[in-house]
Amino acid sequence: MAGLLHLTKLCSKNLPSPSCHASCYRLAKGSRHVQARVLYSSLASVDDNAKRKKITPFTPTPGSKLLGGVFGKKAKGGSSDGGSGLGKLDAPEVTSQDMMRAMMAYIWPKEDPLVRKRVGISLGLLAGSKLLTVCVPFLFKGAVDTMTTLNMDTAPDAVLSTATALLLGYGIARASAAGFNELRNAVFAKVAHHSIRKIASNVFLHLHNLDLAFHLNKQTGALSKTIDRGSRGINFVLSAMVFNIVPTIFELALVSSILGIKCGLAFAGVSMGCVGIYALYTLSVTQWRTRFRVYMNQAENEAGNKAVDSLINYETVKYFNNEKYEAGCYNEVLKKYETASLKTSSSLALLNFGQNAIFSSALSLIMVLAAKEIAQGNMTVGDLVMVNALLFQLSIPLGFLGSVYREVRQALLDMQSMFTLMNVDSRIQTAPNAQPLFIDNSNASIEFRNVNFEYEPGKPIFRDLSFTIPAGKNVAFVGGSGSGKSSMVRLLFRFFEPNSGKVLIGGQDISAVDLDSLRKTIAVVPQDSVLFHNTIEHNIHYGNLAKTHEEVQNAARMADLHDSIMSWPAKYNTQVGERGLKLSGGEKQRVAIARAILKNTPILIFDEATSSLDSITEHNILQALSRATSGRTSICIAHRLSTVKDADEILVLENGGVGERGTHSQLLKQNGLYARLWETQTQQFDPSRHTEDNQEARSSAQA
Ligand SMILES: N[C@@H](CCC(=O)N[C@@H](CS)C(=O)NCC(=O)O)C(=O)O
Repeated sequence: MAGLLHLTKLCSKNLPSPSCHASCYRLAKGSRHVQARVLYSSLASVDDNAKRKKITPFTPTPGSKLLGGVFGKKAKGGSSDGGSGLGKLDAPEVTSQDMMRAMMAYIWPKEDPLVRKRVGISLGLLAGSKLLTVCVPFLFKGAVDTMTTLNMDTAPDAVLSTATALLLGYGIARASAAGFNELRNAVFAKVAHHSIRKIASNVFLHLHNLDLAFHLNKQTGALSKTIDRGSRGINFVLSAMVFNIVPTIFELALVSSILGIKCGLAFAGVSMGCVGIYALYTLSVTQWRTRFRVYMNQAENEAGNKAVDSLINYETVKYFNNEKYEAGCYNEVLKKYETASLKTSSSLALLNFGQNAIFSSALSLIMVLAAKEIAQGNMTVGDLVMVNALLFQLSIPLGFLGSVYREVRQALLDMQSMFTLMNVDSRIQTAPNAQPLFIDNSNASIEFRNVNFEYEPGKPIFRDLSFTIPAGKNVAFVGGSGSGKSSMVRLLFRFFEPNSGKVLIGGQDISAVDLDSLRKTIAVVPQDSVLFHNTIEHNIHYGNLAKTHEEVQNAARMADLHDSIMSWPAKYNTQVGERGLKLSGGEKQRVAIARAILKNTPILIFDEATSSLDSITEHNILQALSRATSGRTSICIAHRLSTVKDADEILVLENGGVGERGTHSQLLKQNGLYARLWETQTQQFDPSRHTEDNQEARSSAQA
């Protein structure tokens, strides 16, 4: 359906001939496939990470390269973004040959004989359909010859029955060729879609395996576009090869051989020459006119964006009585589209006329040759009809040569962006021969030893930072914004690597242990919780998919969320909406806390975990947190000092290091930065500013 829409749009722009619909549809159908769409919704959560710069504990696993050995030997460095909007990727560029080899590995997989069998059958059906196609003119020739050479006066019945048989054969051959064709499409469809699914899921996993720095630097919109276009490109190239390019070359070879053998070398020479000139003309004109299509597409996008932006701002337009101005701006963009569209249409007319003129000239030349041969008695009228029909059939696929060439080139560019993305390596990986991190609640100490870290050169976040958190202690980190509180968590979770120094858990250097095992030992409640577009149950269960429904409910109870959930009509089956839109900030944060509780790890990190809660909920949550953290090593990052005053120890981050440390009362006595912050907050804190009206949030979302 989506393919059909794409086709309708494509063809309606230039009002092409009806035959265009069938062929274009074949190439376009299935191009916007499900996998890419599934990918988008999953990628939305990565987008949130990037935009909000928050920490989400996704767990990369090593390996799994889309093209494994195929792109294993890397090409020369440097890569363009191929118009994907991804910017320059830090990966070797992929060549067309690499891509062709990669696609071959998918459609002729050494390890999958069933796929190879399907490809073999498709090729057999292709050959069968083309052989039948070239039989059609022969049967037609036979019928014509029967009627022109046999004597209708002496044996009308014999003439009629022979001609009828030949003409029936003509119909059967045509229908069978079409049947073989469709059967080939059906058999090959599984191969194409299977390959696309494998590629799309490999790309998806690869994206999850890339490091946070990559995701923070890339827009998820551009990433998902690259994958969508890339997988559509694969579909297009495969379809074009199987349905258009290979069959046309095969048919051309057949027709030329038949003409050469049956009618003489001059006939074969004219037909081959005609196709050569036709192809040269088509490719050069297509290359020249592609720019008009690019302008047209740009103008179309611009017009769409302008219309959406203007209508979104409906109220503002009304406030300032600017309807006419808006319509004028829209009209300007439409004018650009109109100009580009006209150029596209007129250049298409020129292309079509030129192609037709070349073909018609060759056709009439061949007919003149045939007429001469008939006059000399070397050929029959049937032969002339046959030659005409053979060439005419060939002209149908050649009528789309330009479009196929243009789309294949674009598809190769799109594929290049996607395959280059697959060559990007994660900067954070498990070291070779790394051992799993073995810790439990009793030895989950955390140590930062002389850590230096900066995101950008010359802007240090940590300078020689050193501290130790003994196992089982609850330590709070406070400090002004930019003091590195969240960066400390990122280093601990190994989203980033320190420039120098070490981070140790249970005495083990985290850069030397298995990444998956490291992340399994830490649960994070991020500052800004983003939920999956699914039920509340699924969102809590996400913390540990192996747990039971009862355990999910217990975690919700501990996070002070269970009673709220039970008051909703669909209870645990309530859909939370896209990114948890239907939940208030406080509810989302409690989901994140429940998830972390369910993960049940020796180390717990709360990054401003109670920032969206009102003071009553915060009080309940703090009690829940103290239950959840008891006996575990926990880190609380807080802006509101009231939430951490009971911590075993408070570390004040300042100037890239630990400025002060001690308990709440010790720090107040020191009369330093902490005491000043405390004083400011206790004087200025206005709880009403933080109050959440959950009910209001939910009802407005429902409305
Ligand atoms: N004969 C031309 C045109 C074939 C054609 O009509 N293509 C369809 C798409 S399958 C079309 O709408 N083309 C618009 C265009 O090329 O601007 C060619 O070889 O490319």
